[in-house]
Amino acid sequence: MSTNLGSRTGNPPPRPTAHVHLGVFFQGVNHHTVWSDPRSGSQTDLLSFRRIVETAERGLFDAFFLGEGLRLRETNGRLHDLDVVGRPDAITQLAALAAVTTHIGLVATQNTTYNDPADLARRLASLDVLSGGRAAWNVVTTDNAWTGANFRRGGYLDHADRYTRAAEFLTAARAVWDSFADDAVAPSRDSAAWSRPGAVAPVAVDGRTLSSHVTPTVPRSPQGHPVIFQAGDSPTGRTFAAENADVIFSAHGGDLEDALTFARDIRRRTTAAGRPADDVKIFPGTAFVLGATEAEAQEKARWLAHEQISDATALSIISHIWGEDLSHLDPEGPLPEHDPAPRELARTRGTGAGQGDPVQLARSLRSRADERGLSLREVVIAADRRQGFVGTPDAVADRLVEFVRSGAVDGFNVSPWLVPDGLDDVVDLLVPALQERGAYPTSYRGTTLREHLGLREPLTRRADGRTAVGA
Ligand SMILES: Cc1cc2nc3c(=O)[nH]c(=O)nc-3n(C[C@H](O)[C@H](O)[C@H](O)COP(=O)(O)O)c2cc1C
Repeated sequence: MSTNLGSRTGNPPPRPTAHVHLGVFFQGVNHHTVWSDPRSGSQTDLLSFRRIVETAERGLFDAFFLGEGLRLRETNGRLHDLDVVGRPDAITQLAALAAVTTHIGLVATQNTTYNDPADLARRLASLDVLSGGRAAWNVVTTDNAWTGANFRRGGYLDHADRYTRAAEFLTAARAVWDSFADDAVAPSRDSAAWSRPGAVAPVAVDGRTLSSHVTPTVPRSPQGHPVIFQAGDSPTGRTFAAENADVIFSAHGGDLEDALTFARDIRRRTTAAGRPADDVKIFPGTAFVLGATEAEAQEKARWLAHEQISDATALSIISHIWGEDLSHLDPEGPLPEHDPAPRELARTRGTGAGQGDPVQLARSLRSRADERGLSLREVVIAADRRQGFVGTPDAVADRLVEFVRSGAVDGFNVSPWLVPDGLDDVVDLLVPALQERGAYPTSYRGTTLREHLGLREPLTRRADGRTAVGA
């Protein structure tokens, strides 16, 4: 199997040395983070996250990244048993973590469908200034009316309009961030001086989906703008990332061929948008399960998968796919014999454990269960496993370096499924293994997130003539 991206595409050849970038990622509402362990503490206790962000910073991670889930998941009116209730707002939580860290980047997922650009641009700029230039915004459009029902304006748009609004929203936010005069950068964290307003230009953005006239209030941070991440995998979503993002957060990090295909596609779209091919950094989500031996790592992965899928969660997932209340079934028994009603399953509605055609999904689960003699719960566990790289620190380090050297990814967003110690072995064992391979730094190279990621200046502030997003 060739993994040489360059020779196939005419892009630069694989990198002889590589820096494997790492970030921590916590999903929004989900059942994969194991909170049921008594050691996990509470999801509303800052200490649970403080411990993990401090571990990540000790391990020289680039970023601590929070997903967004604005509604608890339910199937037939029943909330999911393993979802945590009361997960705090990301920007608020990251502002608190900014006070106990000095280098690590702080990434907040925020959607463009239900927010307002003047308000969100101000809150993100505030996090950026208060953290000394460490903030990033993961731009999402959020793909379901079910979340939209939370919002007064009932603001669920169709797919194309969500991306039109996202582009107009980002244009407005960037205009707000750019509107302070160049000398009106916020004073540094250690500086005792206050800064005078200087020149501020009011911003007017009149688009198809929004009209915004704003006089900004927060000056620029040392990194210019918050870094822009993007998550959305459709062709429109990928083009939006190629035109606008510094980093794309993808779901293409499990299989090297798939990751390479994705990388080629993003590089092609980025070049078509008039940007250098490597201007968008690619960070898939993943997880690591490490053990002293391969067998120990596999055993730990099996244990973890069982912790992530309780009997009730397995039945919620099956009820979601079949579109009917199947909570009376025996989790140790077989799957239902009948097919679900044909319809379309959305990614983030309900369980998130299946999208697309439920009939196909049900049939593939049934044939997997029949082939391997699996019960209902066991087949859900097998289909839902999200363990990423499983093995010894040396074996996993070799794989990560292969992904980065081949040009498939720039780094990984790692979900530590166990709180608060799920990152300890990554930092104590995997990071040194990467350092031994010359693929990981031994200190932070700067103080801002833009510097950690090796990014150029914000798109709208470049001297190469780009003044408008998407131009
Ligand atoms: C890797 C990844 C992570 C995502 N994380 C979130 C999230 O935390 N919150 C959210 O509301 N949507 C999230 N989304 C969904 C996107 O907002 C988007 O609505 C969805 O992917 C549909 O757009 P698409 O058709 O372009 O993929 C994520 C999508 C991807 C691919």
